[in-house]
Amino acid sequence: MFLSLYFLIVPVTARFLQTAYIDKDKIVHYTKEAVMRTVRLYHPVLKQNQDCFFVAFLRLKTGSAFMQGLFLRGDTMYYITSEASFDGAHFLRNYSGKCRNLHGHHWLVRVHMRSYALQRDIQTDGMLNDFGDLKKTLKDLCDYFDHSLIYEAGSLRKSTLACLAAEEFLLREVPFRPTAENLAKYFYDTLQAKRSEIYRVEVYETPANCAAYEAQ
Ligand SMILES: Nc1nc2c(c(=O)[nH]1)N=C([C@H](O)[C@H](O)COP(=O)(O)OP(=O)(O)OP(=O)(O)O)CN2
Repeated sequence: MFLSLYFLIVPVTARFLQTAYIDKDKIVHYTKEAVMRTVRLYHPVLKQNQDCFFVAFLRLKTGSAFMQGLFLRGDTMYYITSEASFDGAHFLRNYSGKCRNLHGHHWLVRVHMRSYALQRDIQTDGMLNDFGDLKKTLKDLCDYFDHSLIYEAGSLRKSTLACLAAEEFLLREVPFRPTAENLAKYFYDTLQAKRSEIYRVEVYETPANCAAYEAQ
């Protein structure tokens, strides 16, 4: 009873003190200071050397922004953005207009991340996510499409695909009509599975035309 009260009171109070952090494995740690401030608040006679006990038990796995928000919500958040681009051709099946023709774009993909807390690793201390790491993850995905023909599954005859393949053209089939909106969702879903702090992806077909997909 006494212990369960602690496990309820300490995280809730630490949340309001906003002195917790999340490590690279998405585990929330309540800092020694936060825990001890809370412990002293509720049990002023506890000695300093007992803090390890509480710190060890106050580790919560937080894979989602929801969990982070639940335990770390404050007035402020950190945001970072990174972008990469690729050249790719596409066409819109059943579109009445010039975009039904095979044509190319210099696609720009911009990724946004947010978090209530920063990392505390030696390498990534003070970072939401290492720019280098985010840049590489995004570049790998852009490279997959670079200088390819992005086409919707079923939108080209088998014989056409065979001819294009025989010419050794790079073909990238997608299970959706390759609009900027659908590509933004594709990039979001693929990247979000790797980095849960990603909440928005923008895809520019041209410098003037942009579609975005965002978590609500
Ligand atoms: N909401 C969307 N509308 C359109 C998309 C799309 O992905 N989402 N895509 C297209 C075509 O792919 C087309 O290439 C882009 O449209 P458009 O503005 O006509 O192209 P340009 O900017 O190159 O136009 P110019 O006037 O030739 O400069 C259509 N719509």
